[in-house]
Amino acid sequence: MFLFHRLNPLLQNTERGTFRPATLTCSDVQSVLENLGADGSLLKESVLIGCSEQNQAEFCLDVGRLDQAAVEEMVTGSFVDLRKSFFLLSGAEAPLVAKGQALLRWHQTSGFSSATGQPTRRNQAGSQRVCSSSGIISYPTMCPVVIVLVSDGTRCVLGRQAAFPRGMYSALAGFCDMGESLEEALCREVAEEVGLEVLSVSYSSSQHWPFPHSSFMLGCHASVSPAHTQLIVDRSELEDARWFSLQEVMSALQVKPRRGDPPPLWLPPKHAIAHRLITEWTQLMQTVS
Ligand SMILES: NC(=O)c1ccc[n+]([C@@H]2O[C@H](COP(=O)([O-])OP(=O)(O)OC[C@H]3O[C@@H](n4cnc5c(N)ncnc54)[C@H](O)[C@@H]3O)[C@@H](O)[C@H]2O)c1
Ligand SMILES: [Mg+2]
Repeated sequence: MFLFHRLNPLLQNTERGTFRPATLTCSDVQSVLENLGADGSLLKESVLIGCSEQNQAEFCLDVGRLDQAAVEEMVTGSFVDLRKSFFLLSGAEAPLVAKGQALLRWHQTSGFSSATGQPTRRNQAGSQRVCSSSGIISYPTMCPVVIVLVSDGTRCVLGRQAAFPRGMYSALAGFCDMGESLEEALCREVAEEVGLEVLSVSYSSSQHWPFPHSSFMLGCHASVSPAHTQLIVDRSELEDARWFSLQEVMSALQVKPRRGDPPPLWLPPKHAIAHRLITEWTQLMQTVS
């Protein structure tokens, strides 16, 4: 079972100095609850998130009602902000932690039906909620977001929002509006955010992303004409956007996150689809050069 405290996952140090999410057995969690004088029924709030390769059911539980420091001491770990966790987790568990947090958040904010205003009850697995008065079933939702790496054939566009960690740049992204296709949303976002006209689009891959409230990221590559590359950056959305050379991007991919002064350019963590798009682009550029 993965534990969260107010939606922050519990991480533990490994012997190799890396981090992994703490995975506790059901009886481990039961004894934490007993030791802290908590009601054992809290366990019923756990949500099914998957099945391990050893065919073990995997659950997550938010223990936000317990004292954070007391739980951390009992299980020898720390509850870490999810964005920060993504820079610390190296293993394949990051998507599972993201899924767990997204489902827990959904339950915490879906206690009442938006149609009737009446309380909802969850099913046993935690995959849906039912309105107590109308029987209407609601399911967790994701917002479609297009994310695109724009290239002019030799360089790519990366942008940063003011809220990003210092020095970090990413691929351009934006929410799809109601009624838009993926391609329409992509062309609109690129035009709005950096003033470029997209000539062609190719789909890469997708991922669930827990921020800001569960996004379904649709990752694409796009090309623009090398004759029309002037950027007009929408400063209300982006603090900066620039063209970067293959060499600059390849060097940034080697940068490891660390404390202290950030390097001039660093990129989103490996689990982020932006990282995958950027890596794919460098591979493509190396094969054509
Ligand atoms: N996984 C990755 O690699 C990666 C990289 C970059 C961005 N992202 C995610 O993509 C998301 C969207 O990117 P963006 O912030 O540039 O989007 P954006 O360019 O559409 O701008 C965000 C604004 O869009 C509006 N908006 C429209 N529909 C919305 C909705 N359904 N939910 C929230 N806001 C909505 C809000 O006013 C919001 O401030 C971000 O929240 C970020 O978490 C993921
Ligand atoms: Mg955007």
